[in-house]
Amino acid sequence: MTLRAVVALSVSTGLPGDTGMRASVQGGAGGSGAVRGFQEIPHTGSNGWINLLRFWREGTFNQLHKHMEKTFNILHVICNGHFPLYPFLSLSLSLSLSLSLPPPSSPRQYLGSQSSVNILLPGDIGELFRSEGLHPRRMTLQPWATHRETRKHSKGVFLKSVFCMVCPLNGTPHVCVCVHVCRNGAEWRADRLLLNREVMLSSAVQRFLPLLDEVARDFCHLLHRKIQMDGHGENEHRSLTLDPSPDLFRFALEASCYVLYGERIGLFSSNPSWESERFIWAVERMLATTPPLLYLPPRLLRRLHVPLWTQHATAWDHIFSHGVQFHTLTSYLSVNENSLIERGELPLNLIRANLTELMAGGVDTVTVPLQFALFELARNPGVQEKVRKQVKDSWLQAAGNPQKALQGAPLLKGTMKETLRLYPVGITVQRYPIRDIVLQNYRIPAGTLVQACLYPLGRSQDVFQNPECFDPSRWGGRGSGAGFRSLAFGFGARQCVGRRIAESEIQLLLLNFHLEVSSKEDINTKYTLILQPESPPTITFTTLLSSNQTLCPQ
Ligand code: HEM
Repeated sequence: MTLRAVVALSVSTGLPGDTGMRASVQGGAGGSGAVRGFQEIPHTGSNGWINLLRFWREGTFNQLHKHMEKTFNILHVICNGHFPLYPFLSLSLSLSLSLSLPPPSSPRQYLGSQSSVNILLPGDIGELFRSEGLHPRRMTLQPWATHRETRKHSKGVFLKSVFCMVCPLNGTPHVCVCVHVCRNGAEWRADRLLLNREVMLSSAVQRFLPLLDEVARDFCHLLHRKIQMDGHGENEHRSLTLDPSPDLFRFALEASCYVLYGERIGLFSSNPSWESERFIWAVERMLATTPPLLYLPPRLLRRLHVPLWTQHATAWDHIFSHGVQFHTLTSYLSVNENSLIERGELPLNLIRANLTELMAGGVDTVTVPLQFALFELARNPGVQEKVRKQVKDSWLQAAGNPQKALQGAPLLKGTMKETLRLYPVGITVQRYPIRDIVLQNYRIPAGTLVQACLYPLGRSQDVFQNPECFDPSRWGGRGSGAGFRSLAFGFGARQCVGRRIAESEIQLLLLNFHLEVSSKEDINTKYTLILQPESPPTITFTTLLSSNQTLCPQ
């Protein structure tokens, strides 16, 4: 029986669907007791490093999708970071390459000290989410948590989680999971419900959409000015070819600050502040240094003053200090009339912690899908025109109301979903089921890290017709988003809390210019905790209308 449909080999992504493996789950998952008649997935296994190297050795590595390779390149990242165990790693690498090891026998896979079961079929993913419990948990980003502990900062909702998976007393995962989830989970839930009210509910969207619309218009004006100054062609249809990423970063940061702190920080001015530039640099550094630190004990690296850890901690320090500037100023979430502080519902240290996490989580995650979406629209001119027409009509009918305009343009939302299907920012969504579950005839014990692998899911022929085709209309029909196929923002109570902000930012920014690319070749990607283009795409922007108008009426 092939394991490939249910299992992938890395902690970060999975294999494309295996058409030979369509067996449905047999029998139900049976509470917390053992389920009989299914193959067991053991709790403990062989050394993670050896497993990792064994897969490599056996050529299984070659079957992995290219993004798996990026993940496996973690070894190189570590080495480039002058990690002091480099001699040890190269020794174990060469040792294991010269050993003949038996093929993997369990769907539980190891990467370093982490182990996971990786799945990709929507039915299995549904079963996973049905077992997530009231206080769903993701894998803890230990380096981030270590930074908070070292600096004595509080944790926001992203990091509020359980650390211990296996009970230190008797080694039973189930007991420990239940006890800890109840205590820590309740804290997460309370904070999360408050944040939902501020940024997820439709009343919140109504509040912040005009702010984002204002920033999107400023971005368009900035680009218009650039095109007028540096572009070529006739007045009404001037073009400029450029890498828009630096401006997209500024847009995402300016927009997040405006929504979260109620402040414009002037990033579109000719002289943006040095602090903001440093913040953008710090978020990138923090993301790039996180993956290798996930597989090594951050506390040890901190004690050894390893450069990788020092860079990581410095990057977080900058991110925190950026937030502090605003915490003293007016902030929508913190000191506004009907704010969390005024209502006395969340102490200041937790407001700070959450705002910092929201800021750190909200810049690259928006910039990257924008890069991919602009690229895909540019290389699919037919799609671009169809979506633009709908957006234009919708803005005309909405009479300046951005919420109505976005609602009237389903293809625009489809463009965003299609972009995230092909390029999910986070390539997996993780959960620790609170009860045993059975997937593809394997019993997976409660408390196992199970990852839904979004990258291969989005490109699987078993799940999507013509998956290689960029087709926003595939999301248009009734129920087309259902069935655990569109999961870029996660799912359920623990889904992305910045989702509504991100969706609005992305939709407001696309399609204000005619877009072209010189080559329709696929973009190479790299993995730095989020999936990014290896080198940012260069796009030709052409003005659509005379003057500074955008599609959205002024
Ligand atoms: C396209 C952009 C984005 C994508 C694809 C994305 C994706 C995700 C995913 C997959 C999760 C985990 C969800 C789960 O486990 O079910 C998550 C969590 C989170 N995201 Fe996002 N995100 C995006 C933008 C943002 C933005 C703009 C912010 C902040 C303004 C943000 C803040 C957060 C936070 C704080 C969490 C943790 C929530 C919790 O654990 O309760 N994200 N995001």
